[in-house]
Amino acid sequence: ALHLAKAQDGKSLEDFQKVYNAIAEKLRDEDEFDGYIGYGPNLVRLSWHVSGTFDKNDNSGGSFGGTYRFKKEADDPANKGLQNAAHFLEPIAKKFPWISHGDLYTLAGVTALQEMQGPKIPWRPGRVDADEKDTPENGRLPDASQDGSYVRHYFGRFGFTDQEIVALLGAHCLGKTHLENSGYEGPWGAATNTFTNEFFVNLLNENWKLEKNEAGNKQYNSEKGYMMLPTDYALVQDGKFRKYVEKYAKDQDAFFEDFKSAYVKLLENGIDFGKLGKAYVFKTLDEQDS
Ligand code: HEM
Ligand SMILES: Cc1nc2ccc(F)cn2c1N
Repeated sequence: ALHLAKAQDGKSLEDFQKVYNAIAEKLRDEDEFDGYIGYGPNLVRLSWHVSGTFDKNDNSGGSFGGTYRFKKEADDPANKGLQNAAHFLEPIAKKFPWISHGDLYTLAGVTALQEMQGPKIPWRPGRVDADEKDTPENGRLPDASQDGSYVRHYFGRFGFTDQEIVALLGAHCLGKTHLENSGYEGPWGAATNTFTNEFFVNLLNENWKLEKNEAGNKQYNSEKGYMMLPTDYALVQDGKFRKYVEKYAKDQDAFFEDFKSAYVKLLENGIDFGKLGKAYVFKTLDEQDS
């Protein structure tokens, strides 16, 4: 059965906006991380990785139980590099001990996306920390060396459509790959900390060459020094995916709208929020300055 979300006693929008603001202010303070990319992209990746373990067949994994806090999940080789995001969030968890880990990990991704000028992401609290025994086994996160049919099958486990898959992968406009984390090397040039539809524009406009990188892994490189994973490039090789790449390259608003919906579905997969009321939409720091 789905996990039942539980309201944190008496916490309301204002309380969660305080957590949002603490994360957002820390993002601004610690802007030098990873060559001045900052922690934003890393936090977004953490929010996806804690949700991407979900398996709709037995409703195991997913963001509900906050099991990333346990060694088995944090040490998954696929999570290499996310220690930075987890370390970034430790003081936030101490300052707001009432928030569950699942809510914190997902709220941090929402905060990072909005502070990087992405779309407003409606977010619902109510995830409840699970026991260590409920930690999903390693190996549930995707393999970057694969093709379009692999990507379609992989996301089929969550019940995502072709359109939702393409929209979600648009988050690869953010940050970069790091050889020591994943065996892929990203260029400094294209690493950004602003959420746009550039991933789709570059996929279609750059001249991509498949090359072996220093770790012996094949990746697509462009003359401008951009890179794409084989699973990224699969989106223009596969006709059904390509249609949505072209749509989002032309229409950033459509991308923002579809990304928002798919990202909420990713973060809430497997959770029954019942009648806990509607989602919160947080103000960005800039919107509160005035
Ligand atoms: C086929 C599915 C996917 C694959 C194979 C994949 C693979 C990867 C790899 C290999 C990296 C580089 C990690 C490193 O070396 O530090 C990466 C980074 C990243 N991924 Fe994905 N990813 C996928 C889907 C997603 C999704 C669905 C999201 C979010 C909605 C996402 C967000 C990110 C972000 C923001 C980064 C940059 C992290 C940083 O700069 O520290 N990815 N991904
Ligand atoms: C700019 C950029 N950011 C990413 C993140 C992950 C990935 F696989 C590729 N990326 C590219 N090209």
